[in-house]
Amino acid sequence: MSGSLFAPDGGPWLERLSAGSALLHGWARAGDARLLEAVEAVLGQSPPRGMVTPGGQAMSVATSSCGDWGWVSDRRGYRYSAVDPDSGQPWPAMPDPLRELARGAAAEAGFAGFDPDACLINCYLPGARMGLHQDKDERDFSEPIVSVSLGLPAVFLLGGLRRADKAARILLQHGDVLVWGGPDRMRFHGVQPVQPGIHPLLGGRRINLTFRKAR
Ligand SMILES: O=C(O)CCC(=O)C(=O)O
Ligand SMILES: [Fe+2]
Repeated sequence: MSGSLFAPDGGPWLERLSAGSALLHGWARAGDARLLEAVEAVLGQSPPRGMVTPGGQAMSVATSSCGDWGWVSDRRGYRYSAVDPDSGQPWPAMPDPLRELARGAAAEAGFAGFDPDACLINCYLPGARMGLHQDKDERDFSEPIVSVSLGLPAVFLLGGLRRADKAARILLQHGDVLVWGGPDRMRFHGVQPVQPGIHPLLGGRRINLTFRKAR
């Protein structure tokens, strides 16, 4: 799909940001209650927890995962793990509504056939942020990243392939899905501190679901 599609009725629409990046505005809004229910069930089994970076810094975002692989960080490094280190049990299965959303959004953005095996769940309270980084712990960089935003809005920084490249500031609102892959797969990105607020469905939180093909 080229250019941008605007929905005349205020429904979801695709904004093409560049060759490998698309913002699907409001894409996850219609099914948000069902989606959130599935996410809360996962978080009930594997509660969000603060992790530390390999350098020993506490992350301000609390994280959990579902699917075959979960992303973890500790003093030993960043990696994917088949078990939740807190419980010693496998991560909760990826709920169908999450998998279907990720697959559909990827296809709409030009990445048909995306079949994620990992969903990282990032939980932000006001003040939480994520520094500029690349997603590079996955095996196959030809697979895109599908990132779903729920709850409080956030300013996403979408940089270039070098850390020093100027980053675009993109407002991510409840139900927005950002997809990047192909030539954009290794773009640096981050999230500015979430501002306080109350979202009707999520209250004073932002939840981000990052779908990836880890292995
Ligand atoms: O919260 C976001 O929107 C981005 C999360 C992210 O970049 C990551 O988990 O690697
Ligand atoms: Fe990331």
